[in-house]
Amino acid sequence: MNIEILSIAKKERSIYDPLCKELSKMISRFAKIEDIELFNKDVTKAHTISPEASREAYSKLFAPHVVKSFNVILHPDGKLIDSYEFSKLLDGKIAVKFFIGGAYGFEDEFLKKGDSIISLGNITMSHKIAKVVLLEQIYRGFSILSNHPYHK
Ligand SMILES: C[S@@+](CC[C@H](N)C(=O)[O-])C[C@H]1O[C@@H](n2cnc3c(N)ncnc32)[C@H](O)[C@@H]1O
Repeated sequence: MNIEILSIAKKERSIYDPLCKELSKMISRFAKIEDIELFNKDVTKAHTISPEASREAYSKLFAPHVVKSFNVILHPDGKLIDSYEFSKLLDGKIAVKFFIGGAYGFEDEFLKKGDSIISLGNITMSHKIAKVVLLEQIYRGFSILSNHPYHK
């Protein structure tokens, strides 16, 4: 199974990198996982214009990646699910992509492209924290599906 995590983020070092690396290593027992960070000059410019322009720039960056896979969008206003429901998102899939938005979230039009729109809780996290939580849930999800004791 292939998992891709796509986020609007500058490719720069972060204090969360070791945590992401460790969780990705744990997940690699179950699936091939790729962390893809997207950012360009259009996003930088759009951030100086408006939230709407920013969301449009994010959609353009994400567009080539919304293909042949089960697409899960992480959104604070999405469906609140527990870890068991989360594990079902992974069950039996060949390819799953998780989309983490930029500072201004997602365009409504982009949200319509998701096969599932999920919330990780009634709080708003930075995209980097959301990625760490997502990675832990992916590992927990695989542990649930394979009855591994980690999830207990
Ligand atoms: C700083 S947040 C964007 C906040 C923006 N005001 C919004 O409403 O989407 C950046 C990204 O982190 C992810 N995120 C943050 N908190 C989340 C939550 N509670 N559930 C799911 N995703 C979350 C989402 O992908 C979001 O687009």
